[in-house]
Amino acid sequence: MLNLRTSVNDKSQDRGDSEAWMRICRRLRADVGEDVFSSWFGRLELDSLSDGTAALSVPTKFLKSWIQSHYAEKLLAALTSEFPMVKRLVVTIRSSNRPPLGAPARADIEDEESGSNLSQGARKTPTQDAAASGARGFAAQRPYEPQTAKTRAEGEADIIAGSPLDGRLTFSTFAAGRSNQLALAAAQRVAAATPEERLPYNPLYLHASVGLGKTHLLQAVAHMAQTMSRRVIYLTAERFMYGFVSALKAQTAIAFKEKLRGIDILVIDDIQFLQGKSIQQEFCHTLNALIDAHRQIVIAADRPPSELESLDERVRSRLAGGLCVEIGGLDEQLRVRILEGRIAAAKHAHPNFEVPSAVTAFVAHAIQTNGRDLDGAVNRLLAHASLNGAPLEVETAELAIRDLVRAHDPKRIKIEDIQKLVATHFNVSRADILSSRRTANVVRPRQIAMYLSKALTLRSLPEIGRRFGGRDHTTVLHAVRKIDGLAAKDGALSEEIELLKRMLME
Ligand SMILES: Nc1ncnc2c1ncn2[C@@H]1O[C@H](COP(=O)(O)OP(=O)(O)OP(=O)(O)O)[C@@H](O)[C@H]1O
Repeated sequence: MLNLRTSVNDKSQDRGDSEAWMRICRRLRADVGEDVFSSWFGRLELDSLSDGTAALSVPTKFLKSWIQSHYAEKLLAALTSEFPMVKRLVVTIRSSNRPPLGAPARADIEDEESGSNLSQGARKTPTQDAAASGARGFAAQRPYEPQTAKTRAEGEADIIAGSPLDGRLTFSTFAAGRSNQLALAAAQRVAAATPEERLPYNPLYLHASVGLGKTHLLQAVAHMAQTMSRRVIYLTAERFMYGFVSALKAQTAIAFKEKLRGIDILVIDDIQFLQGKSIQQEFCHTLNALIDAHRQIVIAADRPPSELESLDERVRSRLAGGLCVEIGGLDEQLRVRILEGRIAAAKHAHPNFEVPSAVTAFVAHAIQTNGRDLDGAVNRLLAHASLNGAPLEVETAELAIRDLVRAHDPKRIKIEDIQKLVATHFNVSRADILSSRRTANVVRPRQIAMYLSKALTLRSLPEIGRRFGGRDHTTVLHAVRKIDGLAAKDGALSEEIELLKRMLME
């Protein structure tokens, strides 16, 4: 078995596999042409080879199905030219920021080929990554099976009509907060504009990191525009590429361009994935034609236009020429609102699903990343509630979302570390802190350690109590309130606590 993932320490093996993979890429590129290669194979990675199966991965579901349905045979042929034992291939969807494994780094391919930039600067953090993989998780992968001509034709007809809209992603289900109110207002304004209005928001360009509501807002624009009988097309950049390449192949490129230019609102998601020189050129022409005709364009990406390194300079400046709005992170209040919306929606299908406000507040405090993780948390609560049949409490919620929190907690602070640091700081022993001694020189450090445990970990009050020598949760609550009150009045104590927090978080 050749496992590229685990062969990273075996330099010679690794290099051999990487070079073979580069030759496969070169062969494919020569076979399908530069544009097609960079559109569909630029983000393909070879993960492992075992038992005659080559496991490859791409960052999106769309790329996976496109490669499987259109290029599986070519890909298999290219793979067997280097690895004759390969009989099957499996394409999976990987998280967008997973570091390349045994496969060559994108820069290597670029150097070798002196071709176009194949890399898609994935900017998602590991935290976000896990979120994306959770939401876009896929069922067990089946090795490639050739598609029938019929299913292919149906797929193509679909694409030209735009990407499907999700009926749940509307303005009414979008929770407003400080970080997204400008983006929301601009999106609503654009969606509600009459054809005669000349808004200075063209294109409207929204950017944010993963899971902060870009797609939600874009789909909400498309929904609302549709209800106002505007001609609107919502496409991901990949669907745009797919539509364009298919149209070129089928010699219907003119019809494709006309169709796009004849609409009122063009909504394009994930523009950072737009690849290929001629595709970008065509996209630029489409942008120009629509803007000149005062048709509205709405775009979303994971970064501002100036940072879309793989896009042609002309495209970037066109994109930056309208209104550019960043959607910031979700603050706790907004997270509560999003959760409440999700819980209310879940209750329609599961009327017995009750989430006490303390649980909602706990989840909003624990999950600080993005909307996708909040969705994941609500799903876990729902599963937990229906399996246990008992009402949800903070403690059960803590269990239910533990894996999500673990995946996203960059620095997990342990209660034990807090106890050790506080003991050293106040010149007492950790055993004193855990003991039942009630002298003032021990009581205050103990209360501070409990306070910090509540503030810096996701442990519930009973759990903290248990870890402080088996105390009751009311003792912990008393300590938290006491220190809160003292710190509010005593600047020196408040500074001391801040200092301890910083030391623990470093
Ligand atoms: N303000 C909000 N109100 C309600 N739901 C939200 C909000 N922000 C995000 N969400 C929800 O979070 C999830 C992820 O949001 P969305 O898919 O729009 O993120 P995105 O910014 O497009 O992320 P990506 O870059 O991964 O595509 C969705 O279910 C969305 O409905």
